[in-house]
Amino acid sequence: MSRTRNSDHQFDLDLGDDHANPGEPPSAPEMAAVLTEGEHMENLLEQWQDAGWIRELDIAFARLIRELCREQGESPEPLLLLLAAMASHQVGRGHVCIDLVSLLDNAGQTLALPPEEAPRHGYPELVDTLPTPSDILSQVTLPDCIAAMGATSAVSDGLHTTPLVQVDTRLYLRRLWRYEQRIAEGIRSRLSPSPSLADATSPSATTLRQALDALFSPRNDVDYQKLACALAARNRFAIITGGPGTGKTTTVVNLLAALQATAGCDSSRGGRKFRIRLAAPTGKAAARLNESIGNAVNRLPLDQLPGNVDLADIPTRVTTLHRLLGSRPDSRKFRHHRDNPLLVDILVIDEASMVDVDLMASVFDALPDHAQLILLGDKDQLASVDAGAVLGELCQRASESHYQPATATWLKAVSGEQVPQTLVDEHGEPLDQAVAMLRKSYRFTEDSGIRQLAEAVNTNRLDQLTLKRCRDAAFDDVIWLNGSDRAPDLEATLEGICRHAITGSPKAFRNRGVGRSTDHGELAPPVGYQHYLTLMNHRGLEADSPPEAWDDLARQVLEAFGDFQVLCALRKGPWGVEGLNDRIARRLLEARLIPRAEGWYAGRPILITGNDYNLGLMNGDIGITFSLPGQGNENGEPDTTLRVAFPSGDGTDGIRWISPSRLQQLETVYAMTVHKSQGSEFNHTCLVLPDRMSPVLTRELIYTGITRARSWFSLVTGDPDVLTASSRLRIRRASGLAEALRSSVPVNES
Ligand SMILES: Nc1ncnc2c1ncn2[C@@H]1O[C@H](COP(=O)(O)OP(=O)(O)OP(=O)(O)O)[C@@H](O)[C@H]1O
Repeated sequence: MSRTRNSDHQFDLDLGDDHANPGEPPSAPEMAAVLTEGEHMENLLEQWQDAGWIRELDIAFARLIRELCREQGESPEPLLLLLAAMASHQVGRGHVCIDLVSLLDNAGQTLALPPEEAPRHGYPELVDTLPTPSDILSQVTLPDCIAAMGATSAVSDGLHTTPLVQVDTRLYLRRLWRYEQRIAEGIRSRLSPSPSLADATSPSATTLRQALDALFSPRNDVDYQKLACALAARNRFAIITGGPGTGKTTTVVNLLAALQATAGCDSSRGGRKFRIRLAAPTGKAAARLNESIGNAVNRLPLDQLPGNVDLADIPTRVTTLHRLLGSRPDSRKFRHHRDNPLLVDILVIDEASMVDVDLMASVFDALPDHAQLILLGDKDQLASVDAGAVLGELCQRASESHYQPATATWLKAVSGEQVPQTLVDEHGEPLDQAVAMLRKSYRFTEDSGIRQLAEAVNTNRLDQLTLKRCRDAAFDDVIWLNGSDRAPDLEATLEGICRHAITGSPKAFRNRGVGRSTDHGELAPPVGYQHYLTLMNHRGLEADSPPEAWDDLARQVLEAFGDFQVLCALRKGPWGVEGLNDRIARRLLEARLIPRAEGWYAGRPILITGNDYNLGLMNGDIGITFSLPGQGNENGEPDTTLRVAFPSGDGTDGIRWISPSRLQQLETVYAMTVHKSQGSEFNHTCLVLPDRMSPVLTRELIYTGITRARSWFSLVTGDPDVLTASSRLRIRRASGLAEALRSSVPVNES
């Protein structure tokens, strides 16, 4: 069988093409032979690839193992080849390793094979009869797997340089195992309280207490923000997690002010303040933190703090992690690493749930030993696109805290806050002592529908009453556009989404979306895309308007675009981003809001889908296309030229204008996947769920989709039951990070 090989893949050994009869569907091999004959196993893997179930990369990796074994005079067991291909397949699905227990327990679910979507290519007649991984693995036991791995020099416990690493019942690709090790080492070395603060009566701890008292007003209930500040100040590694609007940014700004106060009073530092850097995984997340951090810094009561803390001591510029680490075009290696560490004492990373193991390992490599790392994020959000779920894994026990009694005593002494007894655990683990969870939302009121719906999904308590309230528009801020329709018609529903995307359907909301107010004043009713397009089309600028006027307009239009966003669970098909982008563009054209619906045109919003270091654009950046006055044509007549406006991304409110022809990886973004929306927030979000289940539909996805909405949330479902069914499904990415950290670490030396 002939097959095109990807030239760029990682394990592209040309090991020969083992099949004849090009174009002929191979016959399904006998199941029993698959586990005894390596050739049959490879044949089966090939068929899985032909069916679109696994990647060429996965088979190439299994072949690499086969060749390495042969070089050592070993004949690898077919089961080993299967495990190698499956370990690689799992990395492609975001897992750091493959857990053999869950693999043997439920291979179909663990591997999501066969996939639920229709195969992309291959032989449909074969797919129906193809033995599945479950069929094969049902004949295998855990001792069989352990024996297959033990019988080869391709697998070790990591002490030898082998392509596969086995730790207990987990099997890793070596690269991924190393990332996890480097992260675990980086955290472990930072988990003991810093010497100057370990004793709650030390001068630094006393300054910290004074600073915290100045920063937080007394409250009647437990102030989890103050507790989080104290806890995070204590260690060189800390996590502050919390849902939307629980004050992660506010807390970290207070924390940085308190830490600068302790530095200012520390005679051993001669009053020298800490060098602090702020970073986020995407440009969009960095821009958002830039905005909120600037506001929070301006509210700091600096004159009441000890240690002469100045506004300049608290940074407000947020950079992307890639920029911070010094990414280089065409290289996975960063400029900053162990031998060229960052010049930093404290590093804060926001939206840490989006950071994969590879990038997190690079962060620890680039961090000088003395430096403190503070991760911020919402542990319940979707994990990173690439392998790992670092924040989620580290926050598994955050809800119950598990603070040791000594930690609780220290926290009481330094913050004045009493940790509730339910959160104290004498068996608390070292990592628990470094994780703080914020528990009160300041953005959403108790009766907010967005808050209630998000909480119900997150806690798996999505009851009939909440659903009914969404359907009846009984919440001020939530509508379920077609919630009463048990069997929505496909065409009608998709057209309904387009109409909604144009206007935002304010009339469908309670009181037409009028009369809601927040601390910052009255809320504007919900809008759709006509809002930014109208602003753009009635701009009132002339050909000779100065560049600043165009920058100003671009800023307003980009901000207005952020007032509404359609989010999809899927990429493909009518319910996916591709189908909806196309459909919405056509309807906007019919409404004369855009001049055309394909190619480049004024008003086209685009999403950058890959980092472009030459242009300084990052994956996730959003730009809007404008028609600008040109140089004039050859007859001297005025003409126009298309340019895409992007926020400058450097912490200022500048605008960059880029010619469409220079942009490489992008897509139109009337509709965006929930995955891509992480790190962003929109005033009004419309979440579109398809008419059937798919492996991507999970609780984390629904929760992330809902919590992207700041003020208004609308829901459209292809089948109403998909919402409840998805909310019941959790994804747990296989990883050994939490376990690696469970080994003995000194804590509570105080
Ligand atoms: N202790 C507090 N008292 C009153 N208001 C607060 C408090 N903490 C935060 N807020 C307000 O709540 C809002 C959200 O706070 P903040 O931006 O810090 O939360 P966040 O968790 O970082 O949000 P996001 O979900 O956007 O990441 C802001 O308007 C902030 O001023």
